[in-house]
Amino acid sequence: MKQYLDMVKYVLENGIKKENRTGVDTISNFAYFYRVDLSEGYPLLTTKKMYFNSMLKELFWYLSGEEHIKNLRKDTKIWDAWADEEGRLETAYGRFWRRYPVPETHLDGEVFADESSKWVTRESNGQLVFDQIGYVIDTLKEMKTNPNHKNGRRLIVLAWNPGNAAISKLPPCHYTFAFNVLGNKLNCHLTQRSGDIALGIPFNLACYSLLTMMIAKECGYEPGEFAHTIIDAHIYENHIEGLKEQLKREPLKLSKIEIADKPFDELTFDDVKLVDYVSHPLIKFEVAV
Ligand SMILES: Nc1nc(=O)c2c([nH]1)NC[C@@H]1CN(c3ccc(C(=O)N[C@@H](CCC(=O)O)C(=O)O)cc3)CN21
Ligand SMILES: O=c1ccn([C@H]2C[C@H](O)[C@@H](COP(=O)(O)O)O2)c(=O)[nH]1
Repeated sequence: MKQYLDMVKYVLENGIKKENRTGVDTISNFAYFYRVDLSEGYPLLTTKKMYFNSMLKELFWYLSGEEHIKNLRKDTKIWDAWADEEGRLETAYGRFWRRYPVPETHLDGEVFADESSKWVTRESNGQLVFDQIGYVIDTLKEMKTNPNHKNGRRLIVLAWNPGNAAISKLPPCHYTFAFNVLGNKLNCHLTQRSGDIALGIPFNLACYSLLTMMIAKECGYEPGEFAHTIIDAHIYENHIEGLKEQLKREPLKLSKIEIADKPFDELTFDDVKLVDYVSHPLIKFEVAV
């Protein structure tokens, strides 16, 4: 994928050396932006072998809304370093995507959805929570018959919760995304505060592109573009050689995705098939914890 290789090249050439909490220094760039057209194929990197199955398990873990990795860690180790022995995490994307806490005490005049909303439920511990994915999907469906829907430019999912993020071991990196409809195309923009170009970004790109395709199918749109802003886009110093090796490789034809004909919330791992994926060999990168 040209856009990815351009980013690698740009950050290697223009990035500034920076220290960070991990002890492995990075070359960092401020606010990198790229976009890919999903009608050209599925943007799974071909210049190294990608672990599509790990990424797919991770996406279904987000969609499950689980706040822990007790199930995810049976299938992939990619989140193990940030959880405790019981699989508990201080922050989990899916918990906020699907079960964002809703306050029950309001200031005068302020509004919050309550249990009468179709996206709000009360959990067994008494907490009211909001399903942001459900809200986006239902609104996108309503927009098919009402293009002037009042929430048409408010299709936002937020994984950031300040009271959690300020003290968490690992607050969300890809912390908010927005959907946008143009014609019959569904576009998605992801904002990421911090992006590990060798390891995290290829997963994030593949994950959100697939999510956009799944939501487009569910709601009756064609997949449009995936656009990605990465605020601190960085290359860890011990990833430079592997990325330079990738730059020497010619990108191959993009793969495709087939999604089973099922309602979105019934889709599982086996319902998503990666078709015609060919890639250059694996490049091993060590993850900075
Ligand atoms: N430094 C750092 N980079 C990240 O990308 C990252 C974090 N930390 N912390 C939280 C999550 C975990 N993520 C990860 C963690 C590991 C891999 C990884 O090791 N990928 C390998 C092998 C994948 C596998 O074994 O399935 C790869 O080659 O892609 C990828 C994403 C993304 N995030
Ligand atoms: O989905 C993800 C999750 C994490 N990352 C990377 C970005 C950074 O290299 C680390 C997080 O460290 P912070 O000090 O909290 O920024 O993980 C990613 O690229 N994608």
